[in-house]
Amino acid sequence: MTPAAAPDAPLLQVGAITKTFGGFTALDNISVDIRKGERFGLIGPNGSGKTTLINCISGALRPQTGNVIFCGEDITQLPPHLRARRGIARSFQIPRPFKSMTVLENLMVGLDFAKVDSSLPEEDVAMSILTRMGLASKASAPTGTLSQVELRKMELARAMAVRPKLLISDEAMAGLSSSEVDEVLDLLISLGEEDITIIMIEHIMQAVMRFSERVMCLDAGKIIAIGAPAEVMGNKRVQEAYLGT
Ligand SMILES: Nc1ncnc2c1ncn2[C@@H]1O[C@H](COP(=O)(O)OP(=O)(O)OP(=O)(O)O)[C@@H](O)[C@H]1O
Repeated sequence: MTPAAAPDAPLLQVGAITKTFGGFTALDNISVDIRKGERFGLIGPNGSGKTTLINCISGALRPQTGNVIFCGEDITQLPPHLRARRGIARSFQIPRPFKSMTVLENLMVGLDFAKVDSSLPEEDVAMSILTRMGLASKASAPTGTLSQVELRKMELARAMAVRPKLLISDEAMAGLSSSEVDEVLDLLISLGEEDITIIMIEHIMQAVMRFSERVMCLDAGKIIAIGAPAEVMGNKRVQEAYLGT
């Protein structure tokens, strides 16, 4: 049985994680707590360890030391699919739909994977997620016909199929126009209002600033700043390491 977390306990606790690849330290003793419903921005220069940290949270990688506690449960040793069933979902920068399937069919694959109990037929659940994401009119379209922004929304819809408590959005806005960035941001912010906790990795600073309640900046596997967005962007080390000023 999954232990219940204390009411005010953080949703996610990353405790002193270190991840090395051979002799290279990609994450060096990283600790951070993320509260339920928080919108959390993760930034840092290329190679700073953002994806490695997310991989340790979603289960694609296991850290050498440290632990990951989710809803009060130590999930450090759990494989990704069991973390997904506990409510950790991830959407990828490069959408990976099954191209020969329609948008609705793609989502139903996600629902099957999640094995979410529901009194409603799977197709109804899938349609309600598509409606939520503004994609209902595309339900029977083959995914190959979708625009970039529609593909990103579908990728988020697939992540939503596991009914996540924690959604990790990995550069969902890269390559979109500024009005499309705003559309995806609005969607992410509205999910946050439903108490879904979101970690957003993003290089588009205006999006990070608008989205995040807190921002953490990594550099060379270490946390160099964490706090309110304006505070982090104004931090001298962040400006030197990341913003190039
Ligand atoms: N499987 C691996 N084997 C060896 N080195 C790796 C592996 N995965 C990541 N690294 C290294 O760890 C460091 C951190 O990589 P990571 O992908 O986490 O950075 P990132 O901040 O996500 O970068 P980007 O913004 O470019 O995606 C990099 O130097 C990278 O080369």
